Amino acid sequence: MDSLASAAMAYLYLPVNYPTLVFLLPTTLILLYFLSPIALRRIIVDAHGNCVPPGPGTRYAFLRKYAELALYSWAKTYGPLFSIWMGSQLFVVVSDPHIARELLVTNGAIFSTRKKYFMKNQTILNGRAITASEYGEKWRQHRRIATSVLTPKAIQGYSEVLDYEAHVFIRSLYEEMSKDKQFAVNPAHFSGRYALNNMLSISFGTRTDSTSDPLIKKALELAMDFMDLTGPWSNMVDFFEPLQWIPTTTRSRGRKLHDDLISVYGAMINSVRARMDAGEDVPDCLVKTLLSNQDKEKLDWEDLCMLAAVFTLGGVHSTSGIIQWFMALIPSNPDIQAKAHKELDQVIGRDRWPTAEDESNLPYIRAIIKEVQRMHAPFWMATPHCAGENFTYNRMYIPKGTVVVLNCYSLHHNEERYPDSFAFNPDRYLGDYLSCAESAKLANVMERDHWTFGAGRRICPGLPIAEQELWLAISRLLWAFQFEALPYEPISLEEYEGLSGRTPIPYRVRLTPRVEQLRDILERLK
Ligand code: HEM
Repeated sequence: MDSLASAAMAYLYLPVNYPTLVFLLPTTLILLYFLSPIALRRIIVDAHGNCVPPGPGTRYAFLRKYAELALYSWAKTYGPLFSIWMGSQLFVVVSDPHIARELLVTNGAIFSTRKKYFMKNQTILNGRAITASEYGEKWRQHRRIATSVLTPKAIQGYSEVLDYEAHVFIRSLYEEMSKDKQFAVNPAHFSGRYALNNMLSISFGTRTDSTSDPLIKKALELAMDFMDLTGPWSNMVDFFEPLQWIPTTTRSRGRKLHDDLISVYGAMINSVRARMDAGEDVPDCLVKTLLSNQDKEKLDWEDLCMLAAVFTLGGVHSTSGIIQWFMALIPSNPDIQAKAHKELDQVIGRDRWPTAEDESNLPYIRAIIKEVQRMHAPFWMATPHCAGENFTYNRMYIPKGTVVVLNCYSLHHNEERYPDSFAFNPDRYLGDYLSCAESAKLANVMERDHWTFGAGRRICPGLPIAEQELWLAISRLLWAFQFEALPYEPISLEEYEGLSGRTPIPYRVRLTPRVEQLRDILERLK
């Protein structure tokens, strides 16, 4: 021991080690000086001494799969408004309905812009497509044009198309399951085609005739790639600027996706233009509106392509995802299924299936759809907003440029609003007669149904059409079939695919026709 102590003393006091120490100490300090800004959280304080909201002490490079679980746990540790550093970018995460309303709705003029994400907003969308536009004139103009094709009157105009596509959807599932001895299907392709055909009608006044159409495959691939590359914190390149200057596979994927969107959707726009030039009666749709107003609105080619692309693929993946989550959930909830069938038999009977007009008379089916959206929102972090100005909330400072994330996972598991929140329980929505759009406007935010479509001035403009699509698909699926899981093929409700828009891991489900008249109804379709 003595010899150890004297060796240590000798080490410390030996003159030969002094230069080493003189070198090591400043080097360590310099390293710490340069590393701490990329490794440790930075505390920013406003002129009145208010700090940024609390949060983890270290910085992150990215958060990939299941990021919502990290947010859920941080919200429990740091509170309903916490902050997190991702490289050089500060994020503020909102996990409480009152704060969400206060920031995104009441102070919507401040919290409605978007961060210029390198991948999504600069490389892939080039600041366009509504979703990537900064809050301002261009965003207002594009959103106005887009919502002009989504007014209640315009949606009424699509009602026949939506009804028809829901019919094709059920029929294609029926035909597919008839090919399999077990009556088993993987619904992904069918729900994808249903949502895509609806969006193709609304965007281009067209549809695909066959499930094997290469356009379906291409459009679904582009949608998947888009969702994978544009998560709010999936790419390190978004938060470490030097990575943006060097060639990386992520950057190449982003550039390729940009080019693919222009070429695939550009070709479809040109085909609508050719039909219009030839004097054909092109149905009212987004692209017809865009082309008719291109000069007046001063829209360039990329504006047209990106608007049409994101409108279409944004509406496909999300709507199809919710239908897939519904079909994944229902087999493990036989009581809920039986209750839904009872309501359908009592209200609709078996000689016809539900239509858009039946919605208000089928409260339990409506409740199921709302509960699926709560349990399985496709975007757990919505699309992040960004602070356009400095703001202080409840003595917590949110500097201009902070990205504001709506933590839908925590909001949807708020025990005060949704008791036993991890249980699939449609009953919680019985007595809620409002549409999602109406619910989002409620003064009492604790009565709002869910946050699946975002909040404030950027709330999803496609909400009314998505609701209509979900209603027709899910009410008819329930009316037509009995759902069962296959033995030895468990369906995972925890795992999922996609870094932004989530869809279930591929699964198969057994469908058995529940109603004798189904075949006759399906055959009535031309
Ligand atoms: C179930 C289906 C859908 C879900 C869950 C969904 C969800 C969302 C969410 C969470 C946002 C971000 C809102 C925010 O920033 O606060 C959004 C924005 C958007 N959605 Fe949807 N959406 C769906 C369907 C659609 C459809 C069918 C369309 C087109 C008809 C569409 C077009 C858009 C556009 C253009 C934006 C950008 C809005 C903006 O930045 O101002 N979505 N959507």
